[in-house]
Amino acid sequence: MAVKAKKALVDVDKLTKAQAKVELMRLALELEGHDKRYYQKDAPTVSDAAYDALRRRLEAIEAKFPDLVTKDSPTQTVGAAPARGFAKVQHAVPMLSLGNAFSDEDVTEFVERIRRFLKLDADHIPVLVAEPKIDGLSLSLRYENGELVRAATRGDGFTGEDVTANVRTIKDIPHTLKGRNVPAACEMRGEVYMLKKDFLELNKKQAAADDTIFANPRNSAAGSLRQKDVSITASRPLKFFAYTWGEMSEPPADTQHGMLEWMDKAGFVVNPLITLCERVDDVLEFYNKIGEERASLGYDIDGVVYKVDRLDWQERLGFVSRSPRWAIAHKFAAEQATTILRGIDIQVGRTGAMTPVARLEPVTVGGVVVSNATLHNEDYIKGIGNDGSPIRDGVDLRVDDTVVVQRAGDVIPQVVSVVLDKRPKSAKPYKFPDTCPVCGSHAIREEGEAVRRCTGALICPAQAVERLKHFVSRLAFDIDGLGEKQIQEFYEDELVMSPVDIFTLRERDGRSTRKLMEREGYGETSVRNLFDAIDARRNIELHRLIFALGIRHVGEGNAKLLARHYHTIENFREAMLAAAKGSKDEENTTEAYQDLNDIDGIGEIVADAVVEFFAEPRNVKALGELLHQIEVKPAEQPRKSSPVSDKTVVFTGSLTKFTRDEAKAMAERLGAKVAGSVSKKTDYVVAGEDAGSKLTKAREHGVAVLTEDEWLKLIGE
Ligand SMILES: NC(=O)c1ccc[n+]([C@@H]2O[C@H](COP(=O)([O-])OP(=O)(O)OC[C@H]3O[C@@H](n4cnc5c(N)ncnc54)[C@H](O)[C@@H]3O)[C@@H](O)[C@H]2O)c1
Ligand SMILES: [Zn+2]
Repeated sequence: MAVKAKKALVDVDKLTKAQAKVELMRLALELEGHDKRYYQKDAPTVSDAAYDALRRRLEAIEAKFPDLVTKDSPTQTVGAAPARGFAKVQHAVPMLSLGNAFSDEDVTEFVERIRRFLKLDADHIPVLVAEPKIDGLSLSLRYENGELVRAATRGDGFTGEDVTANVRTIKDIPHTLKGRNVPAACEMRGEVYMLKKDFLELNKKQAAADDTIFANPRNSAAGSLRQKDVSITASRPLKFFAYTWGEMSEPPADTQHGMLEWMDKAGFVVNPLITLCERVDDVLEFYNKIGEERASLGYDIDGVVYKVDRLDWQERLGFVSRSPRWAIAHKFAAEQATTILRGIDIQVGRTGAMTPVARLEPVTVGGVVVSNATLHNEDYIKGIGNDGSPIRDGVDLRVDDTVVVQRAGDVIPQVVSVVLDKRPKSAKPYKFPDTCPVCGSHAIREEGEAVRRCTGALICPAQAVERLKHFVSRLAFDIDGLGEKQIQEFYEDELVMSPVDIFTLRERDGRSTRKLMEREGYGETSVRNLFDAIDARRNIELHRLIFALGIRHVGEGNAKLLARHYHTIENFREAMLAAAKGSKDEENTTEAYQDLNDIDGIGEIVADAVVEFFAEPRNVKALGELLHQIEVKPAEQPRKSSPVSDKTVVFTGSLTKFTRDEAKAMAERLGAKVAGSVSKKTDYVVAGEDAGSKLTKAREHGVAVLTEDEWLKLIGE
């Protein structure tokens, strides 16, 4: 199972101390890089199995040379420090990791260790609670007098990231604890996760907007929770299972299973599969049963956690460095198989992105036949990431290679490694095409980007068809009877070449081509229904239209933000055309661009993509033609009647009554616009402590400056 490295590694037993020291340093550095990408960026570059193999080697070397173990070795630390951009939260009780068991013997040994430690006699077996190990990210929720006051990620175990506002959008998490038995201070802990079907759906949406694609449900849960824009988190289907706790002023039970029952009564979701086990055989049976059901659970689990049930025993057992002695994670083996890479195909997407796909000799991985696997991009094939870091230990992929395939998080098949010994002499490094396989246009890769794109936006059929498919997709125009299949056919017959053609189908019917009715699969009724369905969509919501345009990085969420901000299509179009005037300058200084960039939740990348779209005359022309055929409903405005509706507010300085995200969300709910910088359009500046240049600027412009309390009073809170 171990991933083969380029050079054979020296047996741990044969390492000299000097060699061990060097290798420990190298491994620590490599693991640290993986931890950063996994925990902070939610974008790992190696599989968990490859990561675990590196870790196990480091552990083996440390076991042989215990005096080489340093305080900051990966075996002594947890996770990674909080990422920049999040406020830090100190955990009252540290959040640790878990020791691992990979075999039945490891589990027996775990139980033996407990018995020896507690000096139990031979026939006295501690009762264990077996819990599915949910593959998400752990979260700590602090309740004071039953009210949720703070939520934080694990971070490095001691300090986590403040995600309070994000967490308030998760339905499974109660804002107030139920029942009479509520401790004054309690830190509830558990796992934030995403259902597999929701993950696939989200990735589809992300792909349609040419936005980040997540490797598995775990990364998408982490990436969705750890958002600076809370409205993005709110739009993601996150779920939560409670299973442990940190500080607990008056513990409501004295066993693990008792605590779980209390959590359920207090209003949390507790995993229904958790089982009390009296014998080692029972836990192993549970492990095997869950392993069989794994694929159909709906969410990913990567093992089973066994915990000593009696809390007084948990207390006595305590901790070793980064994990408790009273619990262990029994991991599932990764679902892997070996097969041959037969070829690499290039798919061209709606935005011209060229995605390589591996054509594999069909092979069964964990009960599912796999014949394709995504290869992500050019660098993934090369084995060297955009930032120069190695992928698969730096081994490239070649056609005819024997490769190890894995279903990551049970869902998307991935090529995790190459069996170099089996590489045929004739196998040549793969040369990524620099022209589009569909239209032959030049394909370029912009600096800092991983993706190579076809430049033939308007002449490239792959892009045109994909753009049209996107235009009629569910979150865009969503026209009954006009799906991907029909679009493909109509495009090939030159009936529909651009969006406006959809709306002139009826008047053009039979003019230069045969009537639709005469086409195979159509009759009088179905054609009438199609025309009616098209007509029904002549009146469209603004956010659907914006989404339908297929602008890079503009998914459903961003389309809604833009629609809400600009309210009507006229406003939006005018503002974007004004902003596009500055698009060729080194820095876009137009007021329209500043305003766009200041929308809460719209970053520079998105703003630039929108402006780029409007800077292309052919796009503007196509939109103009379309608007002759349709009517666009103004976006719904948030609550009108608040004292701050339509006012522009800037928050600055360090706020103590609420976080910056909460303040923004609150203001926007009341219909105010929240801007990032002070201008003459600003109505209020709400200043916390140490407010700097924005305060000075507010005074210059004569803008009203409020304290946090004055602001709360103004909005009537
Ligand atoms: N691919 C990479 O680059 C990369 C990088 C870093 C870590 N990883 C992966 O992350 C894992 C190691 O991370 P870790 O330190 O979080 O340890 P871990 O995932 O092995 O175990 C600890 C975690 O299990 C979770 N958990 C789920 N259900 C639980 C339950 N019922 N009770 C208790 N805990 C439960 C908690 O979040 C807890 O923090 C490994 O699987 C490793 O492969 C991968
Ligand atoms: Zn092309």
